[in-house]
Amino acid sequence: MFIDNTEIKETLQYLVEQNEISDTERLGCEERMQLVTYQDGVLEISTPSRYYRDRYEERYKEKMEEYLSHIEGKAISIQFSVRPSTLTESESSPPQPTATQTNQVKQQRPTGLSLLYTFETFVPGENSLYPYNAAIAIAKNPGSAYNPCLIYGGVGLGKTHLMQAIGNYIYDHNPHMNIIFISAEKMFHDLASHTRGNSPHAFREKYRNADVLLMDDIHLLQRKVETQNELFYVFNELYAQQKQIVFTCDRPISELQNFSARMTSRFERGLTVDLQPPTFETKIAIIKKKLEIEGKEFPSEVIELIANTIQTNVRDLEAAITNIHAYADLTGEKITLESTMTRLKATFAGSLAPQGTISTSKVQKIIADYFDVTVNDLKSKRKTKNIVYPRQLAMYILRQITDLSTTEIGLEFGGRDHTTVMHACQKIEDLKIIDPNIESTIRNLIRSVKENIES
Ligand SMILES: Nc1ncnc2c1ncn2[C@@H]1O[C@H](COP(=O)(O)OP(=O)(O)OP(=O)(O)O)[C@@H](O)[C@H]1O
Repeated sequence: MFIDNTEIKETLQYLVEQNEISDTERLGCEERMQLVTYQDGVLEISTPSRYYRDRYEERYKEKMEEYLSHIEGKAISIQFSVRPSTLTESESSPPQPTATQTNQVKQQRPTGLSLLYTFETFVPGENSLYPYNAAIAIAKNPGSAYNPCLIYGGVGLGKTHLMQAIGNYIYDHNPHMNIIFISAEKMFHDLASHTRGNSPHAFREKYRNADVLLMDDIHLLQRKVETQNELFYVFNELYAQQKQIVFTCDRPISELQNFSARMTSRFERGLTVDLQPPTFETKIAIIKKKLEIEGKEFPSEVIELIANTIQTNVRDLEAAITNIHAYADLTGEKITLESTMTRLKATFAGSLAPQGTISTSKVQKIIADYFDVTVNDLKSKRKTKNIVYPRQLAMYILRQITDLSTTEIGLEFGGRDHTTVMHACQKIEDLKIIDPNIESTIRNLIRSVKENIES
């Protein structure tokens, strides 16, 4: 009797037919499972990491054994193992789709969702539990749980991941649903090309037929009046039909500039959840999960050093892992505290714990850009609301993160008096009590400033 990878593929296909696994999971399994030996009714299948070994053992072992025993006419038992670490990085990492597979995946998932972004690969922490739970509730009951939903937060904190996890989950459980995942920027270009081709109706038709509209980075539509108008139309259509709508944004809706009020009021109808930077414990859990998924191992003190040092976001944690591992792999050096610190310094020179100086003009520029005003506006005497608030916030933030006195700060804002700065700081403190969103905006802005620190 002979069993090869073809039988394993057939078994996986059988599991799909039995609704034990989704077609997406099958693709992943096919990529990761490799037959090692088959002897005396025992089939050894290797996997890229302990994570996959345990996962497959728990989820698929029994059913696979059942099917194989049936077709072979005798009891077959499966042993999942982990491929030796002598394998190259690319072999032990989660599958990167090959050209053909990319095509396969694209055909099956025309929505552009990434298989890497699922609820299983997301590590919830106290910074993200609320959005995580909301996302699961939406995925389980699209259109009825929380609609629309806005996920906002700073860069690299998992907004896209959660949004895609919603899409993947819905796709896996309701493959007939028309899920559209699109970045706001792409939608803007899509509209432009439909307009050029004289087919704006086709644009509307495409989006209004969605059962689930997942739109990433809505803040990129600031100033894009035409796309906002079209989106407004699509939004109303979908909302009326109870189709699920999820948006991500890098800031609270109230802080979008040059965004139509009728559109923001629609957003405010639904659920708004925000992602905060992970705590030390969550960073540790995320690093461990990433290592497990990729079949890598770091000493625990190295994991702690990374979690302690990277203060920015999860994307940077991932970059740190990749960098440290690649360096050790390519040079043959051991991963130690010293080598890790050297790699971290080389990779994140500008964004590690602040060592350099914070320049007032940099802070002013970051805040002006965020609110879509100019630094000159901040320094001017203009008193319109859209300028006064960013100006007060800039003064407040400078007071928080520099040693500058209120007199020195006042001078940087067109020679204002120190009492104006004191008043601005008090005003922001008062607003923080009324509007809890302000706290997270301040945190995000301070993080941005620290990432741009001059050493
Ligand atoms: N809690 C988490 N658990 C596991 N991975 C995470 C988590 N949060 C973020 N990530 C990972 O960090 C990376 C960045 O996340 P993502 O792209 O979702 O960020 P984002 O908030 O959409 O950022 P941006 O605003 O820059 O688009 C992704 O690879 C994602 O998988």
